Amino acid sequence: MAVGVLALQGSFNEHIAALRKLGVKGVEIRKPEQLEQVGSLIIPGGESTTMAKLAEYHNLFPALREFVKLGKPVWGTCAGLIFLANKAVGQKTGGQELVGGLDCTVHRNFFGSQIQSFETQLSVPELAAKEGGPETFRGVFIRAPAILEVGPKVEVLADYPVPSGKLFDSISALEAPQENAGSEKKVIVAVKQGNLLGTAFHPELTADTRWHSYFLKMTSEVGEEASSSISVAGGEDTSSNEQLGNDLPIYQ
Ligand SMILES: NC(=O)CC[C@H](N)C(=O)O
Repeated sequence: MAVGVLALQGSFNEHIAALRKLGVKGVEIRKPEQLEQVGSLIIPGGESTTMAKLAEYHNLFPALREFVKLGKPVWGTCAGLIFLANKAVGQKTGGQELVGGLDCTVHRNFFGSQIQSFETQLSVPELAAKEGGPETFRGVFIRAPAILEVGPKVEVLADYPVPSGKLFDSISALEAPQENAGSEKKVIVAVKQGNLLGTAFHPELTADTRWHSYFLKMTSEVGEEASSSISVAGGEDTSSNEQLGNDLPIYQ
């Protein structure tokens, strides 16, 4: 069984390209019944309100929730992380439907608007311990969400120290701004809870495939069945993870 990639909107092609690099076939998912053909799922970044409307139109929410409940690995990146969160704040009027399952609260546009998008080197000790390579990962944040609160079962894999001059309205609205003035505040940007993985940034827009291979390991940890289900697509050399410059944009 291959890895499904929700292909309603957003960066699904880039995820499929990253999987291909690891020799794994990514299957585009647009209909509920297509979920039966895959053992795990990536929900890409994009625009979560639009993606939710499309998911509703295609009647995907019940099947997505069932997929999560069955314990199958699901990774949400950016808008996909919003989908997986139990609670989202900063939503458009009327809100949007969520798949849920990940015990956390996300702020949908925590870092501001599109022009406040940025890249930064994130400290990723857990990822480096499991996948090797550098202790940092290039985080591409595009009108990105952040995780404000997590439940006890959630493992924090990366956080981001928001520079003092960059305390956005979203953060000061939630916490007493005076207390934070001049100080650094950390927000969570990567988490794992059982079969669920969430990243606020876009690993599929870098050439560093360690998050993808981390997710594939989660898939194989789910059991024999899942591990034997990863289909190999005659992939490229995966040793590039060890090479310098592995965080370059994928199209270079
Ligand atoms: N790059 C992204 O996926 C951005 C997500 C965006 N903040 C949203 O609400 O959907």
